[in-house]
Amino acid sequence: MTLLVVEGLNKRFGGVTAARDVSFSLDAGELLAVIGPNGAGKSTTFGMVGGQLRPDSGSVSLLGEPITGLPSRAIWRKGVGRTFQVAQTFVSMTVAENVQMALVSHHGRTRNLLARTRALYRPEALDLLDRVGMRGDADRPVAELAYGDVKRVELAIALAAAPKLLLMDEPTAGMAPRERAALMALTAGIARRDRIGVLFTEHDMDAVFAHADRILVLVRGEIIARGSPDEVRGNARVKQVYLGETGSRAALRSRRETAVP
Ligand SMILES: Nc1ncnc2c1ncn2[C@@H]1O[C@H](COP(=O)(O)OP(=O)(O)OP(=O)(O)O)[C@@H](O)[C@H]1O
Repeated sequence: MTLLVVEGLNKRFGGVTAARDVSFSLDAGELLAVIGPNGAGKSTTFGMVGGQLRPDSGSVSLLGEPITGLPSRAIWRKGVGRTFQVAQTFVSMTVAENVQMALVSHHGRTRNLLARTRALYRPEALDLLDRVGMRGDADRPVAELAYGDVKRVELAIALAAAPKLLLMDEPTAGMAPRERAALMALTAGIARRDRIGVLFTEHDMDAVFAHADRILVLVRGEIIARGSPDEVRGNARVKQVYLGETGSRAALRSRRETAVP
């Protein structure tokens, strides 16, 4: 089933073309990675899908319904969740309370009294925490958690809204390599089982090539390649303008590391 259809999105900021004729689609249960160098237009594309940015032209539809230019809250209500480069949680609250707040919000209740929130949706929150492997930490304040665990809680918060589509902006930013692999594997497992479409940006190519079903490569606002991880890895233009560059940076880094005693 086609979940998301993006057609001919364009966005300019003054003299800069941040997105030019960006078109793609995404199925339920599919993981689509958007990669590209800094300034390629990844965040701009996300913003236009999630409603943070209004496109100059083009359209976005979710399950056949146009959502182009709707405010982000309306798009969230239609089933588009989002996680951010820096995890968005309430650090003074416990893990469970953070997820309960998200459930309260999803069910359209006002987040008025914290005391009431503490009693609401606790079993549902514990179930969600179970799914991300954090049930044992339910009553710890988020402030005490390692960053990788905060990201798991953020995933549970996003799942509380029962999303059809998850937009994940660099989900593994700031994490150690082992934690990154674990978070991506967890996300991919949940998405495939629950038929949630995931659109994600990522600078960690290991995470992208291990978990994306398909990859879009953006350079200066334009899609220069698209396809399966193998197709994109073997694409000469991608190697030349992006992966080659990343590879040589990585090689430089490892040379520097060997040079330092
Ligand atoms: N609000 C804005 N005002 C002006 N220019 C912007 C704005 N947002 C983005 N741009 C420009 O649009 C281009 C695309 O930026 P965008 O943030 O979408 O790239 P990106 O691929 O997400 O980059 P990064 O990997 O660094 O996050 C860049 O040249 C950027 O400077």
